Formats: sequence, structure tokens, C-alpha cells
Amino acid sequence: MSLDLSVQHRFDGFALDAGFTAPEGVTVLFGRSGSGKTTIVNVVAGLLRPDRARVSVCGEVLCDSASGRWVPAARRRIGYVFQDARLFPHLSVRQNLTYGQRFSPAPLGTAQSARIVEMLGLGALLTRRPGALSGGEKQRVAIGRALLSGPRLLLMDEPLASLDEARKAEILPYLERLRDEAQMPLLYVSHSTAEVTRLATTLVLLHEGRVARAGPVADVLSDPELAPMLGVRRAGAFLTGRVARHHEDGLTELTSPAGAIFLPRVAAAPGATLRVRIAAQDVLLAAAHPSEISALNVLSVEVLAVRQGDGPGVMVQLDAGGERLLARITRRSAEALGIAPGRRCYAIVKTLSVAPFAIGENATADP
Ligand SMILES: Nc1ncnc2c1ncn2[C@@H]1O[C@H](COP(=O)(O)OP(=O)(O)OP(=O)(O)O)[C@@H](O)[C@H]1O
Repeated sequence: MSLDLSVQHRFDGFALDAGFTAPEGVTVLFGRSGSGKTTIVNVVAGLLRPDRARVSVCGEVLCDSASGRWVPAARRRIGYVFQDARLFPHLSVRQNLTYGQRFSPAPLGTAQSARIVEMLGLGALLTRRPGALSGGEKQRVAIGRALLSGPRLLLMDEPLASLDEARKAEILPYLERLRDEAQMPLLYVSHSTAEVTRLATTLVLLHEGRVARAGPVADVLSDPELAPMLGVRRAGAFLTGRVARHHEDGLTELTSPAGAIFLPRVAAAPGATLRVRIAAQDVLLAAAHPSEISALNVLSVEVLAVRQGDGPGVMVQLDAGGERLLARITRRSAEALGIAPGRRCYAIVKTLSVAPFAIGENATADP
């Protein structure tokens, strides 16, 4: 079950030339404004007929300019969730949910529909009108409506962008469940590194209409060569860890291949596996194990690569027990500490620098 895509298209002043494979799970299209994310989504949906393209979903060719094949949007069996929920205000949640089924070539049956209503927590909302729903609830209905039409692929174009932080936090666990249970590719456009960390299985980094890099999210986020495209302040990798215990002083302790990690308390139960995003600029490096220091997270690491920036900073890629971290330090410090590939040192991560929104459940990792 995958989406395979290659597309070339020109607008006045913009050329798109991109190709990638999106396997099951969430493939996030990430890149600056105007890098071509929505154009790609529109080609996959069948809303834009490009100059040249080949798009196939689960082996079925939907568009092939070489042979002239073009399956119209309505027959593609693709679900589309937009930034705004676009529900019908005069219909109940139940009627909104079933609306898409009327036009679908393969709508879900009653049992599967009930399963999706349960997965998205919509049971208690079925008789309400959209006007009586929060933004997060509306988006859950929009996702449910897309799923009930029986899609082979779900397209989500910044589905959280119109929500505040509280509503985002409310809907993310549902998206995680969808990722882990839907057994289809989800193509997801986002500007948010927190969403990428939390949801992505695969990351496609777009830069000026081209794929700068595509691959497993941990590999792409920890590549120091890509940091300039992400922006040095936004660059950072993540560690996966398992909740070991909640301490009485408000900290949660994770065990990870990199060592123990302490976080402000998270809601996840002991045993849950989490991804913890660690921004490169929040990591300090020390040649020796520091003593009498306030930071709780001190990880033994090995330098894998060093990337020199244009300014005074360098981006250092680190191996932490088999996982990858990035640290952004000054060139001056790197020279003083002898930071070079193969050098063993210590990465210090200030406990409270790990933002709660950046912590997500990750059913696929098993440290
Ligand atoms: N219908 C159109 N006609 C002309 N130019 C277009 C059209 N649609 C998009 N473009 C241009 O193509 C480029 C890519 O647009 P696209 O919407 O795919 O970018 P994006 O990465 O989704 O951006 P954003 O993050 O701001 O939504 C932009 O320069 C945009 O102005």
C-alpha cells in the first residue's frame, strides 16, 4: 500500500519537479511557503492536471501523462481534509459524516463506519450541528467524513493550521491512532516541526519545487546538511524513549537507548513509547562528564558529522546509543573541544527545554 508519484509542472515563475514514494503511515510534505506542497497534493487529488506526471496508489495508475491516463477526482477514492473543516452547517454531524459516502465508489459498511466514529471519538456528537462544535471537533468530523467514503489514501493539507494549541493537542492523539490503524498512506502537509516529530513516519523535504530529501523521519531530521533548509533555529532531531516512572517532584523519567531522559510530567502511562523532540540549539556539548550542573539530561554521545555554516555556528550530528541528535554550537567551541567525527563527548539537554507539544506517542518505535 503506497503512493508513488513523479510530477513536473510549471506556473509562471515556479517549476515543480518532484518524485517520492509514500508508504503506509504519515508522509509529511514539509517546506517553506511556496515550495510546492499544495500543488503536489492537488495533483494527487486530481484537482490539477500537471504538465507531466505519473501517480499511482496501491498499484493503480491514476495519472500517467505518457499514456494519457487521467482518472477524474471523484473516481480516485482519495479522502481530502482541508485546513478548515468545510462541514455543511445545516446538516447534523451524522449527516455530514455520511454525505461523502453517497458519491463514493466504495463507501464503508456499517461496522467499519462505527469503528471510525469510535476511533475519532464522535459518538457523542452525532446529533449536533457544526455550529455547536469546537474547531478540533469539526476537524475530527471532517476526517471521519473523508474516511467513511472508503479512501485508499488520505490527503491532509495543514489540518491543524486553523486550531489553537489546546485544540491541536486535543486532536493529535486521534491523528496518531489514524496513523497506526488506518493501513493506508496519509499524505500530510505541515509547516510545524512539532507535528512532524509527533506524526511523521516518512518526511519529504521540499525546497523550491524539488525534493531536497525524502526518507524515514528520524534520518531526515537528523541530517545536518538539511538544517539550513529547515532554518537553524528549527533544526533538531528526536529521541524515542519509554516512560519508566513519574516522580513526585513533577518529572517523568524515560528510558531510551541514549540513556535516561527527564521531562516535565507527561500524561502518558508507564510503558508508553514517546518521541521527544530536541532542538539543536538546546543541546550543549562537553568534553568530560559535567558535575555540579543543573541540567538533568547528560547523554554519552559520539560525533558523527560536523557541518560548517556560513556564520559562527556549526551543526554537529551525534550518535546517542544508536539514535541521532543534532547540536548547534559555535565554531569556536567546536575547535576548543576538538569536535570531529569519532570524538566521544557528552550532550547536555536542559530538562525544561523540551516543549510538551513536542512529545508524542510513537507506536512504531521500540527502543
Ligand atoms: N494556480 C496557480 N497559478 C499560478 N501559480 C500558482 C498557482 N498555484 C500555485 N502557484 C504558485 O506555485 C508555487 C507553489 O505553490 P504551493 O501552493 O504549491 O506552495 P506551498 O508549498 O503549498 O505553499 P504554502 O505553504 O504557502 O501553502 C507558488 O509560487 C505559488 O504562487
